[in-house]
Amino acid sequence: MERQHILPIMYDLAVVIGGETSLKPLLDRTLQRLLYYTSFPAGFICLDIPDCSDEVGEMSVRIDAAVGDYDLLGLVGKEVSLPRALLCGSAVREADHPALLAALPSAHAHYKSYLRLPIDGRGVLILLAQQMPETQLPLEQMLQPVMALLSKAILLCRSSDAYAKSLIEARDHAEAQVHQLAFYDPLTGLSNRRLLMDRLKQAFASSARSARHGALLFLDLDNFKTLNDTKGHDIGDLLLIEVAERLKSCVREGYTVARLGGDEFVVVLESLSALAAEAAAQAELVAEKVRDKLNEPYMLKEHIHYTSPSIGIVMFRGHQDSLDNLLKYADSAMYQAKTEGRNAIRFYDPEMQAAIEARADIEDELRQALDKQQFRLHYQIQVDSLGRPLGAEVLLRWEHPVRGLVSPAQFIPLAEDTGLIVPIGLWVLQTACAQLKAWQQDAMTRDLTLAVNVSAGQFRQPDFVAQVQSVLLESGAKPSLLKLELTESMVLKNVEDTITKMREIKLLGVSFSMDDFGTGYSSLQYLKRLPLDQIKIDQSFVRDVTSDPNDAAIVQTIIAMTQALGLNVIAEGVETAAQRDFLDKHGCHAFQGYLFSKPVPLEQFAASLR
Ligand SMILES: Nc1nc2c(ncn2[C@@H]2O[C@H](COP(=O)(O)O[C@H]3[C@@H](O)[C@H](n4cnc5c(=O)[nH]c(N)nc54)O[C@@H]3COP(=O)(O)O)[C@@H](O)[C@H]2O)c(=O)[nH]1
Repeated sequence: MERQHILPIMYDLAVVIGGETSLKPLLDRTLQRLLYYTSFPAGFICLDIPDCSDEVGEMSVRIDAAVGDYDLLGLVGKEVSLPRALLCGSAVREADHPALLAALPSAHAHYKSYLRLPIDGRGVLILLAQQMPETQLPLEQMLQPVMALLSKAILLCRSSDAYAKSLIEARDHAEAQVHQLAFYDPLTGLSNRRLLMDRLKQAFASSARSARHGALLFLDLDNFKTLNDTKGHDIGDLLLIEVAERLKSCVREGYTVARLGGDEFVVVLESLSALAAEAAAQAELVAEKVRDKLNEPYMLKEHIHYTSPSIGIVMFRGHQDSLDNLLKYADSAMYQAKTEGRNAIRFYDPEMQAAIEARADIEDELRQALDKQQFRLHYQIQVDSLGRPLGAEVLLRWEHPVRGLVSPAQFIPLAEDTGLIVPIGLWVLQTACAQLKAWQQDAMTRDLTLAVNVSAGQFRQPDFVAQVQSVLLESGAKPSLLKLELTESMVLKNVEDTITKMREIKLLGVSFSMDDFGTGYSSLQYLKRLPLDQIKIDQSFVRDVTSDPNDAAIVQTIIAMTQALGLNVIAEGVETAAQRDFLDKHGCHAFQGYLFSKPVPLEQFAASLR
């Protein structure tokens, strides 16, 4: 280093130091530049030296940067024990101190000379050489301002590194959150559908390789909706969280447990036996464990709650079927478990699948039937002992463009399950009332009554009374000519609510008939409290009333009971004159059945009156 070069060198060092924003490159590049300008071959930097007041003995320091010596480079970031006399004190150039430098954990034990430059209270920079490089310059004093600048730069770089670190941490955190949201259910922390599909793909591949079976368990909680509706969604959420925990506890670590949404969960079992029967038994065992675990009571805030799962199982081996199909099969098996009494476990069966798909098709078409005006009402006459018309029961028919006339026995249960019975039932009521109004104009029809079947789902609508009232008002039908038919089973489900609603409707002037009487479990206790007008003897008792003494006795008892309660009685399913005569003789003077007419379209019914 020549005297005339000092200023450009100082300038260059200042540029290097001022140009760095991160600690590691700052230390490395400063060291490199100093070695270059001073002709020392190697050097290192230790920051944050603990206590440098004393120069006796050794101290433990960390090597923060090293250049020019492979052994020293290997020590970067590590703690080493070095003589205090080497590290502490003011800037100094020492030419012959092999003992001090021998303490350096370096293979180059031949270093004898060093230049020590304290970094303004922040640490020390030591340059090493075998022999002191030639120079007339006072390096210690000359480099003092450079070290002061380096000290400040270290401070700045440290805070810049801390900031960069916090940015990286924030980005990592955000990425982790995005990953969590993309693949996990936020409520339970279980895998979501996306991750489930991915895991299933892997399970298929591993099953194909190992020839072992796997199983997919599809679970749905029984009556979860009721809990949500009655206790609120936060309590429902607590149940789902607890169910997720219990599911995880039932399966081996690493098995996939997923929530598809709502109260639907999936468990994937892998590496079951290669023998189909044995694998199915293993899957069933896990399903039973899951069912038992989920049957245990739940403490949801201060509520004790019980629930049960319906579980569908589908087995797989390799890639026999698509993922979507597999899920569909497991879902249909679960559905089967549900319809067979809940808290049950069912394996997938292809025949069952076909039935479910057919049902789904009908459901789609049923949804459109109202809009497409495919419903019709048929009228089945009700007569007295002399065969005079009293009125009719309206019976719904679905005129399907391809299937033909579909029986209500086929579609009413489906309409009830899907809730479609509410709009369909309203249409029946509106059409029947419009007909009553139309009959008002004609002396022959003005006193005829119309009986309309009401389903449980329809009757349980909170605004059912208002619906009846507005249909009557809109149609202008006489309420006394409208008779609503309820069944025993629906009436007895919630007796108090039923009685209240029936009373309100009776106040409108409408009457009630109890359909299918004798097939349910009506107790006399309830029967006498219900504001009924009529009881309809079920056709199953009428069928053999003349040949089966038991049916004859039942029918006589029902008639006697209606007389005791002051109710009307009508018999349905009357097909023969003998049945009619028996009923008439024992006090039942109103009849409905094929003996008089089958249910027929309106025009035919009107014609039969003439
Ligand atoms: N909620 C509603 N339910 C309805 C409505 N329309 C019909 N239904 C219910 O569907 C079930 C099947 O009805 P359907 O096929 O019309 O059968 C009725 C009659 O055709 C049949 N019947 C009448 N007389 C005889 C007879 O002499 N023999 C014989 N074998 N069958 C006969 O009985 C059915 C009448 O049933 P009921 O209602 O119990 O009086 C049926 O449960 C209907 O209730 C609707 O609009 N809404």
